[in-house]
Amino acid sequence: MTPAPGLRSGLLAGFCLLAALGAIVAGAFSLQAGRHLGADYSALAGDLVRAQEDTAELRLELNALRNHPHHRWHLTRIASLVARVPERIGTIRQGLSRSEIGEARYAPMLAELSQAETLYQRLASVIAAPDGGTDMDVPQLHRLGHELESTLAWTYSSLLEDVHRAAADQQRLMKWLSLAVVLLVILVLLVAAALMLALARIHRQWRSLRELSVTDELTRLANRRRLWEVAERYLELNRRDGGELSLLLIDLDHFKRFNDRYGHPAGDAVLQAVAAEFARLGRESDLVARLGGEEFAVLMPNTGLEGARQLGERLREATAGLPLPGQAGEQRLTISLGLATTRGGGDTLAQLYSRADRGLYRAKQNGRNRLEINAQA
Ligand SMILES: Nc1nc2c(ncn2[C@@H]2O[C@H](COP(=O)(O)OP(=O)(O)OP(=O)(O)O)[C@@H](O)[C@H]2O)c(=O)[nH]1
Repeated sequence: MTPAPGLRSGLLAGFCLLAALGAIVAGAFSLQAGRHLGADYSALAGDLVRAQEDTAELRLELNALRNHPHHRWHLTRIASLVARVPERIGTIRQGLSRSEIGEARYAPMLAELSQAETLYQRLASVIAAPDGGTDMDVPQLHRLGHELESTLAWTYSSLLEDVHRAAADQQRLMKWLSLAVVLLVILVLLVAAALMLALARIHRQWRSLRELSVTDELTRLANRRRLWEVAERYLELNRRDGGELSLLLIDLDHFKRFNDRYGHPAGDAVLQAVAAEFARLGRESDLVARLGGEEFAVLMPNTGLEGARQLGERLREATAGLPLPGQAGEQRLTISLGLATTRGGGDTLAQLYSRADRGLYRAKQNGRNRLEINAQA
């Protein structure tokens, strides 16, 4: 079971993606909210203002007609302004029904508008006198005109007030909603960040546990399990690329004497010193492991018999000259080594190991402090 590669960068990328999405959602929402608000009420308010302008003009024209009854163009202008009334009322009714203002709020104004429509019809019939206006009942026109104008003026200004109030209410509401969305997005991001941190932490712990499970506690070298895993991988690779793999098994000579003479802790210190020396002399690509007790191994990928033998000899000579720590300082230590090589993954790991082990056995039999080779069977 190997950890997913780049999990941490994956988590970071995931968080950045979430943050970007959150920012886009919050921004889009605020923009939409603002736009929606402006569009709905500004259209209705515009209609009301235009209608108010007509009403104001109607009042002026009615007054002008009173002062100059012979100026017929006032009559024409009044007729044209009155003719616009139904269309204005219709547009405003539509705007109101599309808006978010509750119907109960503008119901009294609708009643006033209906009354205005009745007045309009009566006024329109006065204006549409059959003989070009000479027979027109002008006092009636004045009375109805002013009544219509004042009804409309009151209704439009009440409606405009309502629209402004509703727009302000909605703006306030949308502000709060936008704030809530932004807070929610921040909260989600914080939760996501906390989750990711927790995951990264678990991943780190998992990795250090895994590292511990394949590390030798005393020497910090790889342990037998790690050697096995790595060797299996190399053999698999060699089956494809035909490369070579060498294995050195190393056993300290007469190590029991160190323990017996200087005690177990001193023996431990010797094991650590030897392990450090092996690690120092091996190449970057070599895997130095402690198999247990006073047994070590070096796994050498892409290394043939001769290269591996040279490293083995270097280790042997270096160990023989290694100053030992503590009370064992006066003593010298030697090692015995067994070497086996395989090409193209031709051996199983057990076969490779067994051949190296036979080499080690021979080295012990032949007097120790030596390296014996067991070439490919
Ligand atoms: N200090 C210490 N000693 C250990 C450890 N593991 C194994 N040993 C000792 O290593 C010694 C191995 O002894 P033997 O198997 O008789 O081998 P040897 O004395 O090295 O003799 P040859 O291998 O035949 O040369 C024993 O005394 C074990 O107690 C360890 O972790 N620390």
